Amino acid sequence: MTCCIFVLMKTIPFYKYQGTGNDFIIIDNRQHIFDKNSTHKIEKLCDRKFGIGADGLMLLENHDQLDFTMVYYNADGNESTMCGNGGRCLVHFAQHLGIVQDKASFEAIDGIHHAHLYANGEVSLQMSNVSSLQVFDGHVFTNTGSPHHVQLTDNVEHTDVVSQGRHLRNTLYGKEGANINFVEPQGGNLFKVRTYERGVEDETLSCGTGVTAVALAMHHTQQTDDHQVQLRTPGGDLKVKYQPTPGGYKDIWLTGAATQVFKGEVLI
Ligand SMILES: N[C@@H](CCC[C@H](N)C(=O)O)C(=O)O
Repeated sequence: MTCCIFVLMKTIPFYKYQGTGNDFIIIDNRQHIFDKNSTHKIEKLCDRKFGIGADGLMLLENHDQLDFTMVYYNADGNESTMCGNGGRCLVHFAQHLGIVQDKASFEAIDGIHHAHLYANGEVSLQMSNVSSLQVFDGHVFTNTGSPHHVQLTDNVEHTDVVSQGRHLRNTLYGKEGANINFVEPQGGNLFKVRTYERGVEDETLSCGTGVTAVALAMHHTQQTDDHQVQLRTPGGDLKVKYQPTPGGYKDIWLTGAATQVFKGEVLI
């Protein structure tokens, strides 16, 4: 007896975005065109050889009261915690779809976010309040929507971000992991940052929740007195401003460029 197995394939539209070199596949999922339960499919779409290639994939979905809902997956295919650069790109995409104009409000996994869009292509995203920063010998740990380890280094360009980041992510943070940021103060309120991202399991060119964690950690440990700092990543510059509270920070805004790179259709 012969038996046939039919695998139904279809094409869906997608957009490719980047925010300071942190790159994402974005899908308009308001009509539920995307099967959210296929970790393997998402991993394959993000694969730089077998798919489109990206650090993560995001879905824009409907929301009852706000402009939209953000759903974020890391390149390994797993849904993860907040992505700051992704959030900025998704706001830009919402403007492209005509859902928002110069401001937006949306819900992500860590709560409600507000954003402003500027004519120069930059997006400012309000990040979740931070209620605690833990200072250890040689590093700070905090959660800016995603968990971050912040470590000072004398020479960030010569730091082996992948092997040191991978080692710290696995030995200090176990299965759940954390993102590992290496920072070198440049004087004034400028800091150079490189990040090893969990879920990508590699260095990315920039990480929005990461530079936010770095800015707060640098202020918390008196590396700067300013309430606004500039973060220089391999993918470009970001700004973070914030207001200190007892033990934490509020009114935290992440600002930088968000760019649509191309759009296409993919077989899934
Ligand atoms: N690149 C992101 C962070 C994405 C989530 C992270 N990989 C995690 O799983 O914690 C950003 O811009 O914040």
